[in-house]
Amino acid sequence: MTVTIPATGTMLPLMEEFYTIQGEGFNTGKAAYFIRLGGCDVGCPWCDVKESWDADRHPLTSADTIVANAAKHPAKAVVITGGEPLIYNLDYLTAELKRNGIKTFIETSGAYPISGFWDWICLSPKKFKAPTPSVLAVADELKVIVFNQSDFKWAEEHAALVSPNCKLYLQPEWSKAAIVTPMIVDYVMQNPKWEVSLQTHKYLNIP
Ligand SMILES: C[S@@+](CC[C@H](N)C(=O)[O-])C[C@H]1O[C@@H](n2cnc3c(N)ncnc32)[C@H](O)[C@@H]1O
Ligand SMILES: Nc1nc2[nH]cc(C(=O)O)c2c(=O)[nH]1
Ligand code: SF4
Ligand SMILES: [Mg+2]
Repeated sequence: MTVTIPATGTMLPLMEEFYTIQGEGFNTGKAAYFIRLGGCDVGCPWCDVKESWDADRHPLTSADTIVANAAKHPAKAVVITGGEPLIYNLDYLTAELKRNGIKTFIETSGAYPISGFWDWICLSPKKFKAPTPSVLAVADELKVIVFNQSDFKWAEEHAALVSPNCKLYLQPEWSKAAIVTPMIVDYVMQNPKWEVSLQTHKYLNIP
């Protein structure tokens, strides 16, 4: 059975929510409440959260409840991730978070147009479904996953599409980390506009 999700964004399929440390990118090391929405059709073969893909497997949850849960935690910052969170209209959820004094960060592939009100946008574009111009234009951080050598050229092509002040990160694909991390280290030393991003939560054994 396919569940109809209201276009207003007042109810969202919630896979999980957890309080942890941002493990990746510019905000690495900062405490935040993670909200993982279900549903993604981008289909990255190496996705580390494939359980998120089918939205119907995750309960429709009121955005007000999500905000109330987030507000209980000491760090007044949330990371909205998924799945692909921009499948949904995030205007209501993010407006309510901000009204409650909570900063809003997103992790997105950019495959759907931007919605919501954001303090930080991390765009991690994918070959499998191209990012939309609306997300490329507003990204604060471009985080390219490196699976093999060809991804460096692809990363440069996307760096040319974001704003000049967008931060640039290369992050090893987890299963290939032993091979690609040394390649990223060399690349960043030769091309210092890029920085290394690691999935530090996986080394710390935290969610
Ligand atoms: C699971 S995704 C969810 C958000 C959104 N769908 C996206 O891809 O940006 C969260 C972050 O994890 C990254 N990621 C997913 N699988 C990974 C893997 N196997 N190795 C490294 N990073 C991965 C994604 O590129 C993204 O930056
Ligand atoms: N600690 C931690 N940091 C993260 N940064 C991005 C994540 C994600 O899955 O979106 C993630 C995650 O799953 N855990
Ligand atoms: S876009 Fe994100 S959630 Fe979707 S398959 Fe790729 S890494 Fe996984
Ligand atoms: Mg993750």
